[in-house]
Amino acid sequence: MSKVAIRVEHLTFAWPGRPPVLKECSFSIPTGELWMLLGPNGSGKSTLLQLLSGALTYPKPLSGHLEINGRLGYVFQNPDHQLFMPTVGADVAFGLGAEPLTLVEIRQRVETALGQVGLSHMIRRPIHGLSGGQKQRVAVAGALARRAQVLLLDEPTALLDPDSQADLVQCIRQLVDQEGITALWVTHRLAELEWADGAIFLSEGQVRQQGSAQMVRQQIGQLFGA
Ligand SMILES: Nc1ncnc2c1ncn2[C@@H]1O[C@H](COP(=O)(O)OP(=O)(O)OP(=O)(O)O)[C@@H](O)[C@H]1O
Repeated sequence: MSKVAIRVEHLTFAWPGRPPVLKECSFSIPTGELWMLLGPNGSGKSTLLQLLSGALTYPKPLSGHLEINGRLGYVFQNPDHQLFMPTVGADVAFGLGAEPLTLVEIRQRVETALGQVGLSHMIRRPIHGLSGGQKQRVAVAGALARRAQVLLLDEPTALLDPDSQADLVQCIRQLVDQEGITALWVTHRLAELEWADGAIFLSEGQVRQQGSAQMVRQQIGQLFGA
């Protein structure tokens, strides 16, 4: 795989009839790293993630270039918007329906993915009985089963209690370290930067800071006294 997993160059995007929400954004994320995307409400983080995911096809960016090297997986803020099947195993298998796999191969993919997120023992559990953090892990396992190499996570801990938050970020950290996954994680929580390799700070649609997570954290602290 390329050494850069995500590259954004001079990206400018506007919703119809509105001024640009992303202005000349440029950054790149190396393969096999966990990066955080931070910024105030309305700064354009979700718009950027939607563009990167390929889900936002209209309108087209006004200018600029996006590049993703590797198969994409997406994790929503609310896992209930992403998990549809009655049990953990069925849900992880759900996204494999379009692939030409035998039942044995599907089972292997599901078991491996659940092992990677530490949920092997829950394969038969009903989804509705899981905690928010466990549901997010199932969503991540679904992406891994589809062999995602680049994960986009849009505020995945926003609805989680503090223990589950820590749990999920550690799970992603482990996937990055052990499986070579690249992750771009949108957050409002500065504390989550502790787990990241790098960070991007977006404000009013512009990339104001980017670099090591520690450096960006210090700079945000100086700007906002956080
Ligand atoms: N589907 C849409 N149509 C029109 N405008 C939109 C749409 N989605 C977002 N916007 C506008 O784009 C701007 C950036 O929103 P966006 O959701 O990308 O910011 P954000 O940084 O993710 O905010 P938050 O932290 O509150 O989630 C806002 O002014 C928002 O109202």
